[in-house]
Amino acid sequence: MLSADQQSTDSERPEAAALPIVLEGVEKFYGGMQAIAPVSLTLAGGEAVSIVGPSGCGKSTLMRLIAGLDQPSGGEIRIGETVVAAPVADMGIVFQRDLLLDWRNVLDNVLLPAEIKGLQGMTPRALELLRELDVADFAKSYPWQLSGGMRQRVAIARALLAHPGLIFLDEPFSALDALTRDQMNVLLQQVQASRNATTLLITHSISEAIFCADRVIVMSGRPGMILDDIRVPFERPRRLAIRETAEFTAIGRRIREHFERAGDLVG
Ligand SMILES: Nc1ncnc2c1ncn2[C@@H]1O[C@H](COP(=O)(O)OP(=O)(O)OP(=O)(O)O)[C@@H](O)[C@H]1O
Repeated sequence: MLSADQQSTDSERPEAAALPIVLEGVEKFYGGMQAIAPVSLTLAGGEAVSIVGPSGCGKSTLMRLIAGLDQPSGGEIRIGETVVAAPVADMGIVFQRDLLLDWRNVLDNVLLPAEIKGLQGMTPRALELLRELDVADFAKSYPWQLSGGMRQRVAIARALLAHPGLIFLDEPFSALDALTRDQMNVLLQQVQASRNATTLLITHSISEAIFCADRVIVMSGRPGMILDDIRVPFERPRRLAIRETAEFTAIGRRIREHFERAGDLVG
C-alpha cells in the first residue's frame, strides 16, 4: 500500500514546458563600474547554452539577472512572455559550492525545495532523481560522508526536483578533480538530453562549454559583451571521445583565439 507521501500527485507532474529566454540591451552597473555592456541574446526553449569568458567578465552577473536574483541597470529580460522582475519560480540552480545542509541527509536535502514550495509527496520523485544521478545508495547518508562529485550529483538532483523549465549552473564542476569533472560533464549532458528544459551553464572551461552545450556564447573581458555565438553540432548522447575530433578541436581553437587576441587566458 502506498504511504500518504506517495499518494500525492506533485511528484508526478509532467516536466515543465521549456521556455525561451530573451535579453534585449541588458546592461549592469555596480556603482560607476560597468559589469555588463548592453547584451542582446535569445535562447530557444529547450536549448542548452554555455557561457564562457574570462574571470570577472560578468558571467555570474548575467545569470543572476536572468534568474531574477538581481535587476539590470538597463534593458529587459523575458522568460516566455514574462518580464523578469523577481526571482524566477520555474528554475533549478546549481552553484560551484553545493550548499547542501550538513545536518540533513541526502534525501532530505533533495526534498528541501519541495518543503519550501509546499509541494507534497515528492519523495518518490527525489528517489528517482537520486537513481538517475547514481547516488540512490546514499539517500540516507549525510553530505559530509560524500565525495565532492557525489555532493554535486545531489545538488543537481535537488535543482531538478520541481521539474524546472529552466536549469542554471554557475561553475558547478570547477572545484572537482579532472576525472570527476569529465564524469559530471557526461552526466550533465545526459540529464539535459532527457529533459525539455532551457539550460544555461557558466564555465571557465572551453572544453566543458562545448561538450555540454548546443551553443557556446563567448564573452569578452569586463565590461562583458558577446564576442561570439557558436553552434555545437554533435549529436546526443555524447561520449568524451568527441573531444578528440577535429570538429571539436576547431571550435575550441575558435574560442581560444578570442581570448588570446584580448590577452585573457581561459582553461
Ligand atoms: N554585488 C556586486 N557588487 C559590486 N560589484 C560586483 C557585484 N557582483 C559582481 N561584481 C563585479 O562585477 C564584475 C563581474 O562579476 P561576475 O562575478 O559576474 O564575473 P564572472 O565572469 O562570473 O567572474 P568569475 O568567472 O571570476 O566568477 C566583477 O568585477 C565583480 O567584482
